Amino acid sequence: MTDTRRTWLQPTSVAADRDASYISVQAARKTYTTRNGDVHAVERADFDIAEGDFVSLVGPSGCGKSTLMSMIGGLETPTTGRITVGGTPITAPRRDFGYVFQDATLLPWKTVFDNVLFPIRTQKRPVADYLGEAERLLKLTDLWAFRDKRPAELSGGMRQRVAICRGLINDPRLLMMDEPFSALDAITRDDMNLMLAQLWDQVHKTAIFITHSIREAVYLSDRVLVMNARPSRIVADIRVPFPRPRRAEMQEDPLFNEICGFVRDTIHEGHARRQDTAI
Ligand SMILES: Nc1ncnc2c1ncn2[C@@H]1O[C@H](COP(=O)(O)OP(=O)(O)OP(=O)(O)O)[C@@H](O)[C@H]1O
Repeated sequence: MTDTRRTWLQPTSVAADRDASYISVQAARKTYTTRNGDVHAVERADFDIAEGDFVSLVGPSGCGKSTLMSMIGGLETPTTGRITVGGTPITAPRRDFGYVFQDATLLPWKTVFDNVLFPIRTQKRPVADYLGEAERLLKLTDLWAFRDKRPAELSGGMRQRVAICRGLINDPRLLMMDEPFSALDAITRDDMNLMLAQLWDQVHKTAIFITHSIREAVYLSDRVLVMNARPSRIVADIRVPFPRPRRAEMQEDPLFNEICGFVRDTIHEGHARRQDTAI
């Protein structure tokens, strides 16, 4: 039965004391100046994220998802506005953030184990202190038997699992994942969703996740932020009302499908408006 009350749809509220929120994006805007004029990649973003939440960003291609995540991760600076994490303004990438991208970008000459430990070496931390954590993460992601393999000997899904372990090795306060599964086939992607949901039950990290798959976003997230293109803003904020641990059967639930349908319609409405404006 359709829940017309949509209690899972919330206003994109902000806390009274913005800096007290774990992540606080305060009127952040990003304009790129190009030879062909200004590109308003993010028109205005204003929201907070609580510690421990898994938050997905979805929206049409080019709506500014990666730019927004890059600003939170300190990889891009907002043109105006302010972003804080743990009360500290973000001005550069931080050692206590983890990053996972669409392409696993593993070092081909290093083993799985050494790839996972690579951030520890580059950050000049004592590797011996992290051997146990590398083992734990590789076991949680079913990669322990492959620890001595090189990336070329792994499947695409396995390489992304290594990249996720590498993103988690330094016990980051925040993990950012930009379309980590988009290059995988549908069956592998389903497996990766289950793996990531189970992993999250173990690691309990704050995460920001970008995907073009609405079902993936709703399945994995505590919260889904839907973005619109031009103006690039957040147009819906959904608190996914399913408990953890997440079960695969959740995807058969009518409420799950209703939320996915709402997200799809919201994205299409924004897209249609943009087409109208262009005419
Ligand atoms: N470095 C840059 N210089 C100029 N324009 C940029 C730059 N990075 C992104 N853009 C533009 O900003 C807009 C938002 O890009 P962004 O990559 O953030 O969108 P997205 O929603 O992540 O897209 P996709 O889903 O296709 O990955 C796009 O119009 C893009 O062309």
